[in-house]
Amino acid sequence: MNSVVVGQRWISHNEAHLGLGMVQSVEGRRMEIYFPAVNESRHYAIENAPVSRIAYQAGDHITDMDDVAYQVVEVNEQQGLLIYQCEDVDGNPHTLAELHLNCFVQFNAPDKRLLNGQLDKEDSYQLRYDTFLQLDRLSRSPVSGLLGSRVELLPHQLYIAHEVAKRQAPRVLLADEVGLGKTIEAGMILHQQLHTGQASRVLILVPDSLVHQWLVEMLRRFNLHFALFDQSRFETLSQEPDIDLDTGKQVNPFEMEQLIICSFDGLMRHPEMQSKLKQTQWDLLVVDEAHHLHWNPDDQSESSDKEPDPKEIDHKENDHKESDHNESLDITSVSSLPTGDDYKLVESLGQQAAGLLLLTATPEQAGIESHFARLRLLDPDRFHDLQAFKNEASLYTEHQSLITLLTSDDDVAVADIKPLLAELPQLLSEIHSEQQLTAEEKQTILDRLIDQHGTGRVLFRNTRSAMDNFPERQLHAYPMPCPEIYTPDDDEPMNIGFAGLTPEVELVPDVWLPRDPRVEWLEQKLSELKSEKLLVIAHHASTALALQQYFQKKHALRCTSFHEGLSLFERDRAAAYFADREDGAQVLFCSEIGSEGRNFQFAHHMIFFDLPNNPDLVEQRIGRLDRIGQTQTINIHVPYLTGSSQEVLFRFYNDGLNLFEKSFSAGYSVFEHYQSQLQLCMTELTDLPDELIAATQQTVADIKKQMEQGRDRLLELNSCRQPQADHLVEQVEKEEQANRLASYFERLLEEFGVEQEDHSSLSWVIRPSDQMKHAYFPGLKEDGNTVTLDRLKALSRDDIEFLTWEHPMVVESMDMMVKGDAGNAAMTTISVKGLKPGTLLLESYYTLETIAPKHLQLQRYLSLKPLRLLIDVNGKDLSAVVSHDALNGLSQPLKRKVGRQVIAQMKSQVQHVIDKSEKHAAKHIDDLKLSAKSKMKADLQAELVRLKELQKTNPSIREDEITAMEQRIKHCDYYIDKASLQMQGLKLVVAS
Ligand SMILES: Nc1ncnc2c1ncn2[C@@H]1O[C@H](COP(=O)(O)OP(=O)(O)OP(=O)(O)O)[C@@H](O)[C@H]1O
Repeated sequence: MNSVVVGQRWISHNEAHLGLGMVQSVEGRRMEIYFPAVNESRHYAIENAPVSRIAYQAGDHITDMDDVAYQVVEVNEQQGLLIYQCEDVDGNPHTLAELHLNCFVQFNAPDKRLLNGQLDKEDSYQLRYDTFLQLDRLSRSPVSGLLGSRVELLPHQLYIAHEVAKRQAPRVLLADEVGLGKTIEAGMILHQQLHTGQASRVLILVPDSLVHQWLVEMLRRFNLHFALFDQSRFETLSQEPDIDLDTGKQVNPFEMEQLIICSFDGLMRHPEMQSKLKQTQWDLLVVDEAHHLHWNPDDQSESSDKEPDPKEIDHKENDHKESDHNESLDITSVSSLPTGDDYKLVESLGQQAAGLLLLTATPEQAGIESHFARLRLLDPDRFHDLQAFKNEASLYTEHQSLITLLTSDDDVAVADIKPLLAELPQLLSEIHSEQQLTAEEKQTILDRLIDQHGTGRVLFRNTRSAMDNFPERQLHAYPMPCPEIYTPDDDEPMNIGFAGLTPEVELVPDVWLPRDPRVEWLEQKLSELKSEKLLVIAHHASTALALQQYFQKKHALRCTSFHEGLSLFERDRAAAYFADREDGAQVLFCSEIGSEGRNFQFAHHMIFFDLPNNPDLVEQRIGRLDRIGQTQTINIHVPYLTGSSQEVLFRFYNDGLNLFEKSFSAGYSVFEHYQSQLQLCMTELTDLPDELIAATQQTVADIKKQMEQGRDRLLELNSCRQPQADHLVEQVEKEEQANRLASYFERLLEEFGVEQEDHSSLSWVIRPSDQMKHAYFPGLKEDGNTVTLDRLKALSRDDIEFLTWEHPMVVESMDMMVKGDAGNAAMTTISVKGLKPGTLLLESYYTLETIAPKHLQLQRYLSLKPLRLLIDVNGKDLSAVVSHDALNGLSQPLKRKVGRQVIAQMKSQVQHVIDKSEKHAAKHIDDLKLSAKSKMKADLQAELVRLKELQKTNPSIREDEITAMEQRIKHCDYYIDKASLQMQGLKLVVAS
């Protein structure tokens, strides 16, 4: 490679869309190239960089920064930089340094290749043309970004993903009930945002115990390769840092990867990691299990950006661990806990990140304050006043009758609806009928109501009740006498209050294991259910561990344990051992941490060795089995000690809340309501009064009714509007086109010389071959890959890769096809009556191209559909007379050697017909730009108007969303104006 000098102009082979770059700095064996067209820089090792220097020669056409065109007359070099002596269109001389060349240029040159006789095979030519057609279809698809996930197509998930992902920098709370697929929804949103270029840097923060599961889900289901950042990786990167060539400073380790998963617990233990993280910028921040974030309205004034004091952290770290650990034991203190450092950290990172996704199945687990706290992270301007929020929340119940009417299948009289709109006069204008509302009017009013629903736009919550196909839950209760060990004569009784739920922790295992009747009962149950997998959950790690050791030793039971005392790796190993169907553990003994986020739906029996003192944790525990993918009735076994607080709480949960057999998401608020009476009975070991049970049942019934009709009904409608959701599933199925992808992909493999062997229907084994066109084919492994296009097969066979139009292998190879020059110049003969032998025709096709930042998604408006022309030597356009397919049918192959000879003889005629073709194409450019602009405006302007309209009544529309949309329209307009026609392929046709 010649010497690299600052100011030289280079292009990237892999990323042609970056335009013409400029060497920005050279340091040792590395260089930085800045690409002004997209305002991005890249660092390369000089030796093997996939870039080339651009040096024009006399005769070439070039343009300067202001788009003025010149022809090069002579080229000189000064200190490693090229100086072009050129002429403008009027023949005036100009000197243009390479530094001033236009950055908006691309380097596909089918005309040059054709004239030089570099002819491609007909198949390559057709494949290239078809690739443009496919890319055009995919980029305009309303479900673009949602095709590539290895998931069952579930309407509620697709609906949320589609709604959220189409937003610029989405900030939402994904709060579906336990096990309905929040991780999957988040993955779909990430995939869509990354695929369409809306986001490129993503940080996911998850509890320790879920790090591995997230890594695997992101990779397996969405082909997203996240890097795991734990303490040891952070420290290694900090010790061997990359140096920024510009500043000479160490590169922040969090800047070294684009997609990072980080253990939240680990992060909280490491002040330096936190401080480095706060210096980075993210397009999207995802926080799982966000209900752990504590916020106290009374310490709002504390600065979230304050650097943590390491001593304070050490101290608070213990608090944090404690509070997590004890959360369910001391629920009364949750709302009085100080705002957690974890909350402050998310607040600080969330302010810097453009988008924020918070995930929790139990948004109101610790009351409305903590729910508000999370909404506040999403949009602090909107959610700044807790009292106003509380008032607003109660307002929605007032629209119950209106919502009931609008969602009923019955006819609705205008006279009935108008009085209900008295408080919402702006919606009256939607009614045009005189007698009965039409179906459209009903829908429009409902839509507007939902749009204006304050939390509706930021909060998505699907519930089981709104879905079919969830398995039954069956409770098996086992009362047994409380043993004397828990009621010693000479000491305080251990069977009372919240402590009485787990009395065994006060004793050593050797004492309680042989005497606690739950253990003996468990022995029987395990032998009864020998052929079943069993998940046993105990609140404390010490209990889970003691049980595991006891059963392993005494019964040689195939079992393992999962608790906070294990390392991340050990926990994953335990979960995998339990999941193994053939040689795995029969029983997993799990502490409370196992009740969060993990997927154990392959088991159908679970044992509550004790009861948690928070009803949301009951739901969390059951949610390990009661989740998507569960195929059988879930058996919930609950042993409890009579004459202890366990009996009291069991009765409250079962008789009062009916918590075991039916999912009930508002359990915590009812629990909180009756907590003092309940606590009294648990402490004094008195029976729960029947009136209390009856009152609890009534409260539950009232809340359920309210949820069905009021606020939650709106929320539910917003979270999944059924007709649209079903339509999305249909659209994905339609766009998926596995058969079409199969035949297209086979041609692509052929083109790149990749070997393929049939595996089963719609599935192949593909391998590198000696005929490979390039050494590289995206994602191809040395010993081959087994791939399928069949979604069902992919869902049941983890070992097979699921290929879709959005799989990286397909996306990248299509990109290689259109960015390279393969197939862009061909020649053929036709023999048609009336066409004189020797007559020349030229088929050409163009696309409107501009070099613009990817996040603008201009491809949605600049159609990739080729503008096709068929021109004869007189410049007549025959494209309407002979279509591309018809021409194809008439074409006969021509030996390339012969083709080259013909072109050499007829070079000036060929040049002439190319020029004619260019002139014809140029006539279309204004129309194409106009159509691109009108498509863009119809889309974005309409969304802007909608946002502005909504903002008048819905304060959750943020001002920056509106500004961002206005900017986006302005930028799109600018880049469409910059667009030029790019010749993408030429086929010379000679009549014989
Ligand atoms: N569309 C889908 N296709 C196939 N499997 C799915 C789909 N959606 C969810 N699952 C599976 O269902 C289980 C639950 O999904 P997920 O973990 O996303 O739920 P969640 O709402 O995040 O659960 P939790 O509330 O426990 O955190 C997982 O095993 C997931 O892989």
